[in-house]
Amino acid sequence: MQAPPDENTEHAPAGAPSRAGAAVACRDVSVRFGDFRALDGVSGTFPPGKVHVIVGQNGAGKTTFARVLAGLVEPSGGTVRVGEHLLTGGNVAESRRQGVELVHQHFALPADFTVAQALELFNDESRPFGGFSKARLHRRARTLLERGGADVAADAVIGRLPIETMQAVEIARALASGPRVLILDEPTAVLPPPAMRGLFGRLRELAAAGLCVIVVLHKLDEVFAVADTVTALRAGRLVLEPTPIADLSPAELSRAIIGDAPVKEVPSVAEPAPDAPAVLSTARLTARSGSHDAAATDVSLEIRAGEIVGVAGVEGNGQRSLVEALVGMSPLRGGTVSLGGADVSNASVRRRRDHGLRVIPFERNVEGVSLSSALWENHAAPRRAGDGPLLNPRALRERCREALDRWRVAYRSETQPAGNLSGGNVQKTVLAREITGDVRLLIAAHPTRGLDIAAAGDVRAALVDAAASGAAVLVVSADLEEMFEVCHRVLVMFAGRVVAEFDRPFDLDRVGGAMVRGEGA
Ligand SMILES: Nc1ncnc2c1ncn2[C@@H]1O[C@H](COP(=O)(O)OP(=O)(O)OP(=O)(O)O)[C@@H](O)[C@H]1O
Repeated sequence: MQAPPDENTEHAPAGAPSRAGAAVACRDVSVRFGDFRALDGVSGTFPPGKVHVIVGQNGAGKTTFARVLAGLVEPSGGTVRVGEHLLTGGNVAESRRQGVELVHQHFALPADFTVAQALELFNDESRPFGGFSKARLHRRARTLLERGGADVAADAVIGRLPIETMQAVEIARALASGPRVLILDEPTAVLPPPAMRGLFGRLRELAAAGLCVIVVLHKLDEVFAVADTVTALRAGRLVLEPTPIADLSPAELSRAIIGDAPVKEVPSVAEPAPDAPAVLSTARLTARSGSHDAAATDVSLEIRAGEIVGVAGVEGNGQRSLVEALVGMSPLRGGTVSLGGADVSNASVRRRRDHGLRVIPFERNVEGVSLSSALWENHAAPRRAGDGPLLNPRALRERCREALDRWRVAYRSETQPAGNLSGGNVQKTVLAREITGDVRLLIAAHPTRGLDIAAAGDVRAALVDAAASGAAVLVVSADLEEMFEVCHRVLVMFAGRVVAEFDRPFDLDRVGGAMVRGEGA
């Protein structure tokens, strides 16, 4: 399938694949995990030259479906054809040979490799004796990056790249072998809006060049922006076969995704009481910089009980560094933090939690949960004020079940490991644990990322409810419209500093301008 290795021969041209795209045809595909059916008799044909979007609630089976096509999950029944070829199933090498490439929800390139090294990891060409020279690796990487539309140097380190560039490198990696079918699992979950428009443009170009592009998405406006056809799954079953987007209204699509599940109205945001006390205040807080984030510098802010304050900014401008300093995950380099009037500048995370701090972290799979631990253990992990010295496991399990049910988490038993849940449901378990009655300060980083429309509505309503019950809330989000819906004020961070502050009614252009220019004109 590959050209013979030669100094002047590279892989199939990625932007214009040498192989024609192929249709993917599934018949009655089922997947079981134990006695649970993650997919149940799914059929559909996805012709080449189009962008096919797969939608469905958290846990509907979208990722499982993508993984079946990529050979990462073996179906328990049914067939998948790529072009004329019938896949044997559960064989990654075979799927790749047939030209199926998957860009995962969580990026797979090693963070401490350079771009050229990372791309080389997935190079199927046989190496000349003695391997490749660095110059040749870089030359090959540059070709792949150019063809994949990724604007980045071959010697840049993966872990230091902005998220959209990391994704562009992942796509360049997937395109390197000249695939016929390109699958992207929730590619927009991590992207700021301008990068999303670039991604959609790229996907449309690839479809126009003949590829069969299959994309998992959640947000309706994104679906309408990029799809040729839409397919909906619900609880593992096909509820909308591949249907031209032109034949669907937003209401029909929303019904296909969530069925009769109620979408909570976000309550209107009430003004905090005039004499509401400050819950969080910082004075000239200066933090450490993260691996790809500016250090929060000289940040002085105050959030009162009942107030929701948003932190906007292009990713990497200090938001993460600020949150880590507020939570106590990284020590301050200067300034102070106080919580409910108590100075917690040097306090541990645990002590800050005792003051009523709750956190929805940036990386839910790393900082939010232990994927190998049972759901009830994750739920019980942070002890609460009022928990006695001896905790009764049965009571803890019940507390966990109640919280998960309230958040409509799709789980089978509170004893299952968190790692068995779908991505959106992992996020919901963190929300179920952190957004509780005893919260005084809630710090929520991208709280609706990866959530379906019903769950995202639940979260927005819960943020507003938490404030209405007297909590102070800090929201970091790339989704300005979401922030405008729930926040009283929005701060903009640029190069680590708060450079602008806006009140309701918000003006998208002014906030967006401050994010890009670093000044609040
Ligand atoms: N390895 C596994 N073991 C057991 N159950 C699993 C496993 N992988 C997935 N599941 C279950 O299969 C169901 C479908 O999961 P999947 O990840 O495909 O959902 P999804 O539609 O992609 O959801 P999300 O929008 O939250 O990413 C979920 O209920 C999940 O808990």
